[in-house]
Amino acid sequence: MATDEATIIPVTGSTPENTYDVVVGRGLLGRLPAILGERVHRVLVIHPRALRATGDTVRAELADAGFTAVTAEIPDAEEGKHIQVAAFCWQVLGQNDFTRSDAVVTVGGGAVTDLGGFVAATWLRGVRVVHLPTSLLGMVDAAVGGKTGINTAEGKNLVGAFHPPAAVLADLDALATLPKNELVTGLAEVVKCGFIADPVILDRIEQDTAAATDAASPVLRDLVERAIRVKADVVSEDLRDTGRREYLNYGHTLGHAIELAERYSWRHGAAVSVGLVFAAELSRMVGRLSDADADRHRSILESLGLPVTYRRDRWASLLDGMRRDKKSRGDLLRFVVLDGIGRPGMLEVPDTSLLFAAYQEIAS
Ligand SMILES: NC(=O)c1ccc[n+]([C@@H]2O[C@H](COP(=O)([O-])OP(=O)(O)OC[C@H]3O[C@@H](n4cnc5c(N)ncnc54)[C@H](O)[C@@H]3O)[C@@H](O)[C@H]2O)c1
Ligand SMILES: O=C(O)C(=O)C[C@@H](O)[C@H](O)[C@H](O)COP(=O)(O)O
Ligand SMILES: [Zn+2]
Repeated sequence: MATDEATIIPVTGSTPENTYDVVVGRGLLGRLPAILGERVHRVLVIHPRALRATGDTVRAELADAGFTAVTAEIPDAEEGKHIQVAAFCWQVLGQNDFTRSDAVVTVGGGAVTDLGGFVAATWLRGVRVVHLPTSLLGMVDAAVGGKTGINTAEGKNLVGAFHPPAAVLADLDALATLPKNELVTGLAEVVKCGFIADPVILDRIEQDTAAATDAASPVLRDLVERAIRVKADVVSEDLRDTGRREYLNYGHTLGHAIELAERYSWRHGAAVSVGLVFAAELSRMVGRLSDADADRHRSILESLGLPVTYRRDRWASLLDGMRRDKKSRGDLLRFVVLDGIGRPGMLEVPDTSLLFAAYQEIAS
């Protein structure tokens, strides 16, 4: 079980640029100046309107440490993952003469780390970025691994770049103000890590769901660290999504299609929750997953209060959305499935009638 001290989880890529630490703990902001280092003069702090006070605290810390710190306040949640918001940030960087030795710091949930990471990846073709995730989902998933991006009218994360951060500071104190429903949607990604790699995650949640949803509990900290270790292990080996990293997309093929169908009014984790149950049903239907393991998806997600069904009448638009998934190859849809808990694999689906049949199991 985790302690009060900071835990360092390394991501060990093939180059120094892909190698960095994810620090989990409390009161971590004081570490930021040293991480940025003496080469950095200017820092752009990107935060959403909803986290203005936190953004101001970060800017003040940087100013006290001698950096020229400016902020870019962006729209909240998925509204921030938009090309116009990236253009606004590029404008702020340009107007403040940011050079290649300057840096971006993101403060917010996964939407902010995705957008801010994309801005850092594209400004002057790449400047340093440090993520300070403030949501559970940001800590366990979005801030780690270097996938950055924005949405387009056609789908989720369709434009982006791989741009690993210089560090991630996952300060658990930030979770004190995170609304419960946001914490719970973040747990969908933690559950995903349980099913694809670390079944202890599932046991812990089943043993004490109340503690798993309590931001202050050691159980939640243990879950955070376990999920980060799963992700760090995978992205250390496969930054660019050419192999094992695809397994982190378990539940996302349908999940992203639901987000698009709902015009991004659903939280990512809620859509992934439905997508996980769908992927489990698919795995069961093709004989790769037992009934008990497939049913466990529904029961654990339901016990957390996450959605496990979706509208029957939306199938056609969901199929349309799923075709644009990044795992597709030409007309061939590809899904992450399970051959057992902790044993992910791929399923190529040339015939969509199988998908329709699996969808009937989650349609409401
Ligand atoms: N790049 C990746 O590898 C990756 C992985 C998973 C998810 N994502 C992306 O992450 C996004 C979802 O992230 P999310 O669930 O954090 O959503 P989010 O960023 O939209 O944040 C959810 C809400 O919580 C608020 N919030 C965040 N921290 C808070 C705090 N400490 N106190 C109070 N309010 C707070 C935000 O302002 C927002 O209203 C999606 O866009 C998803 O595609 C990316
Ligand atoms: O890091 C990854 O790789 C993942 O698939 C993690 C997902 O939880 C995350 O939502 C990611 O942004 C999805 O990536 P995409 O390539 O399907 O857009
Ligand atoms: Zn995700």
